[in-house]
Amino acid sequence: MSIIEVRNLTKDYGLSKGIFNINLEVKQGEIFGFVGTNGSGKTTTIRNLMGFIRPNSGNVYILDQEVNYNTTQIMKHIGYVPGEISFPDIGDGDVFIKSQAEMIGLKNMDYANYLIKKFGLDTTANLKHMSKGMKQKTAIVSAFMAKPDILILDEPSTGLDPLMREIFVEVLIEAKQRGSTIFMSSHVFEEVEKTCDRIALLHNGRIVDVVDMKKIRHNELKTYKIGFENEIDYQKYMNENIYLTSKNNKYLQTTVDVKDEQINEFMKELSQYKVKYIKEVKYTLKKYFLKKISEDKKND
Ligand SMILES: Nc1ncnc2c1ncn2[C@@H]1O[C@H](COP(=O)(O)OP(=O)(O)OP(=O)(O)O)[C@@H](O)[C@H]1O
Repeated sequence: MSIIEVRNLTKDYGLSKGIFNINLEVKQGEIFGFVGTNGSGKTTTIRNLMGFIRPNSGNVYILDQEVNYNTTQIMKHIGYVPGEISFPDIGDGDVFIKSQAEMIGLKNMDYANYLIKKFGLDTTANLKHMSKGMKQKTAIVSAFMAKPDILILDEPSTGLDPLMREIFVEVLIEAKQRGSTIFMSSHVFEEVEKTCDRIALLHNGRIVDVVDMKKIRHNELKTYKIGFENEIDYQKYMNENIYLTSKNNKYLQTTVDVKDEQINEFMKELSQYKVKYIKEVKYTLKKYFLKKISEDKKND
């Protein structure tokens, strides 16, 4: 079942800025990543999902209801972390979290308190004087505390230090295990790589690709870096090898792409050379993304 469905969504700000003909579906229980360069349209898409802005054309459906017409009803199911956090001037973090709980009718604060403790959040600090990281933690606690069915998160780990990012990933995985559906934009490849089931790559307001993380994790093309003992073996391999993708004459080193089915043959051939080291270069989402962007640029 699709929890979020975006059909032909366009928000055109002029001068090629905005989002154009966005189509995507987020399934029940999925963590869906939304990755893109600065200004590629992540926040614009998320604001449309939340019904904060109206598109020029296209539709957003959440839980089978069109967002612009049923916003209040749908919002009861959503926990939201905005891209830019600005709190009302109502006192300290505790007052804010309690006011948010009251607004959504949350009585049991056990999970909120668990999150506050987990993030080491000092809720006695005045909202106005909170650091960026504290504000972010306060927003995360507010979005997650009611264990909502859907979480819409705009760059949720911005301002968190590496340790807190790890804790955030744990909280995200806990939400997925409870069955929440999560839509999350991010700049941090490692974070989406660790958590997401599928990822949409956004570039210049258009979706370039939607990739299943299984494809990245178990990519059938493996990349190896090989260093040779001496120049003779290095040069010989350079002349005879079919897998080469790059070379480094100074360090007698080459990089090769090998398909899973070629691996035995590749190792057999390599055993005829004096090899100093061989190591697998991990295939990452970042690499995949950069390749897709450069292909997209060529098509412009
Ligand atoms: N209200 C607006 N009026 C005009 N242009 C806008 C408006 N909001 C956003 N834009 C432009 O639309 C493009 C997409 O912006 P958006 O904030 O959605 O990108 P983003 O992917 O979230 O960027 P970042 O990663 O930097 O936060 C940008 O070029 C931005 O300048």
